[in-house]
Amino acid sequence: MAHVNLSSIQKSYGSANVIKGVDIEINDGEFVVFVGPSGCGKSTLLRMIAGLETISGGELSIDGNVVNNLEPKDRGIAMVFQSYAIFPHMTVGENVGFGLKISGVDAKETEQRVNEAAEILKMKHLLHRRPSQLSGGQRQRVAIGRAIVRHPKVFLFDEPLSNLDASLRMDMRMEIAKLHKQLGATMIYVTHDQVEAMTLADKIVVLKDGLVQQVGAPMELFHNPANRFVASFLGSPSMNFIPVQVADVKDDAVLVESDELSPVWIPSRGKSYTKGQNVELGIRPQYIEPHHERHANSFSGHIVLTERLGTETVLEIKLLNGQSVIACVSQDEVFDIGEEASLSFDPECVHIFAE
Ligand SMILES: Nc1ncnc2c1ncn2[C@@H]1O[C@H](COP(=O)(O)OP(=O)(O)OP(=O)(O)O)[C@@H](O)[C@H]1O
Repeated sequence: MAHVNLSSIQKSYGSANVIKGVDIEINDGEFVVFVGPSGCGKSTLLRMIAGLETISGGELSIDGNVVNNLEPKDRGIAMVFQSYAIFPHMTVGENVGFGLKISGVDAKETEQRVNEAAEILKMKHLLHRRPSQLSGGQRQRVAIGRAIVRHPKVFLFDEPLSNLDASLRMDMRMEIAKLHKQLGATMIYVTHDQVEAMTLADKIVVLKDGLVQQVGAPMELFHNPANRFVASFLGSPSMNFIPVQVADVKDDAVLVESDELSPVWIPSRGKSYTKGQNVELGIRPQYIEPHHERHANSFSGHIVLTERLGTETVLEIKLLNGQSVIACVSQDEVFDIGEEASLSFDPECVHIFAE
């Protein structure tokens, strides 16, 4: 296990500044997920921790030792790549033990560690197969096995599940979560998939344009997003953003209204607003309640799409101003396409974002 600290970390390629001063503290045994849209710099950050990219500024330390200039092999880390990077001409066992062999670990110890990893990953029966005889999920296990045998202080995963189909992704996600529990190791995981981030992480780091937007436990970020970007990135379907105007303010609440919404007080959660200010209400689809009859403090619209997913139904409702709003309702609630609906919400579950 290891403690990893990133302090004012920067990365430039020529004049392009792609990591712009990042501070992250990763505790012993923590599962930390870097998440963000394509190009936000999450892989670059991970590769700097691995030692595969130089660090342009700031300090990276593992267990209190600055490792900025240490070779990858001397950092006590092991990385699992999206591409698996396994050798087709070697058996699974040889692939898993390859890193140990080239580091000079003797054959007996290598065999013991390969068996130990195979046990953990439940792939003892695969050790003599060639990679071409394996499924995608099994290949990913080989890549993880290769990391396990090195007994690293820190595991680094770079989008390890991107090449797998949806159901296999879910299985492997659970496997990785179990592996973390079993090994208790520090793990840093990069993904652009917010579901992976929400389900795997002890701590999520949301990145955008080379800057940290927010760091916190998954549910903390879900319920208290620091800004509109974090709010829109986490949660599925995404949060709805509905433009309104501030009609009045008091100490702990703000009165908002629009052409489609009669005035309603919303908690201001320590932020200050001014009368007449244009803001957006952020309401998650799960907190929007559609009604067949007209309802107080609600938006009106008509249903344009219904998607039955089994236990819940996703509705798309077009408001009178033409904006689309998504609501998730229970399977028992039936709305027809074209039907008028009144959308109410609990003011306690609403976020306000200044434009
Ligand atoms: N070798 C390089 N030279 C110049 N620019 C680079 C280089 N590698 C990455 N970049 C740029 O750095 C930024 C961050 O890239 P990075 O691969 O870290 O993003 P990412 O968040 O991992 O994206 P993705 O999810 O698409 O992999 C991007 O704008 C990318 O174009």
